[in-house]
Amino acid sequence: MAIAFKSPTTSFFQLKKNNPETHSFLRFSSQRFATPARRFTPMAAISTVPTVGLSETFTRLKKQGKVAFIPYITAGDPDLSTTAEALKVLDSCGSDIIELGVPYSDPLADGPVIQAAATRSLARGTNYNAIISMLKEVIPQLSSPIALFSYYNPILKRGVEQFMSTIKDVGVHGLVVPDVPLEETEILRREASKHGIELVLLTTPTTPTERMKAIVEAAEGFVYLVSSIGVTGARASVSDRVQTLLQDIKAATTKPVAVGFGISKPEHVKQVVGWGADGVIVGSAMVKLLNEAKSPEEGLKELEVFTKSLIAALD
Ligand SMILES: O=P(O)(O)OC[C@@H](O)[C@@H](O)c1c[nH]c2ccccc12
Repeated sequence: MAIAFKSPTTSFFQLKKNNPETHSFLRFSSQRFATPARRFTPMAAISTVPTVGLSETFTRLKKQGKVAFIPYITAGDPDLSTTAEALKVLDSCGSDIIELGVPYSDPLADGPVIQAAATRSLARGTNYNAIISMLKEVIPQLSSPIALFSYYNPILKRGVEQFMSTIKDVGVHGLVVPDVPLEETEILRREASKHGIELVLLTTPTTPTERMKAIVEAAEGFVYLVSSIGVTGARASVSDRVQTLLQDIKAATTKPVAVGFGISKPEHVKQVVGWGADGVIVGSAMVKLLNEAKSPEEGLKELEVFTKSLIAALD
């Protein structure tokens, strides 16, 4: 059933009521992220170039006349060891920023693909502490900054300050929280900036202009332009309204603007780049591929090929 939901920093998403079964998976077991078969080796010692934040990444790309590629995957799907490997694959293929989703039982802004990924991840026992331990080990091996994606509830559960301090300690650079209205982002913004975390804010096609201006004014790292109303998920085409929306946002700010929602093919990437986006975000298509692969290893191989095909479309 679709319900109208007063969205975060934005206006309205058309949201699907989440499957109540997902709630039963909110079990915070103590399962560790590393499965014996695929334990990844501690490699902090071979740490690559120190990563810079989201805004600095966009500044560098702009100087090079490039657009940022920003993949999204859900942590713990199919398992945290594979997530760790997937982060490395996405990084080495040339992604510029990686958005990593913290699985949540009631992911209101997500379509079926990411909802199911979160459900599977929680059912496996993925929890916040295990995600943090995984990131602590993997981030030093990455050259692209991580933007953590989380609904507000898991953040509140930890305490906003504690949450920011922990993610900062493990090297996260940015944060995307889709379900906090602009008016209520004050605490998040204060704590994020205290810890040097860039808080990305979202605007949608139904966000009134004045509100969009307030959102872009407060956004850090980049402005997330949600390309269409509704929930996340691959779509046949990207609405050409995005072109006008991009122009409107760019008239209001010099901050970089990345477009997400429904982008799943090289053609979509080309289109959005042609309309002047500074970044392109692809989520559900990545998550689907990892889930449908015959094995995690196959999934990682397919992820590499797919990511390269999308990055090639940026030029
Ligand atoms: O899955 P898509 O349609 O490619 O959209 C990007 C998206 O996955 C990622 O940014 C995201 C995942 N869940 C969200 C919820 C709200 C806004 C954004 C997101």
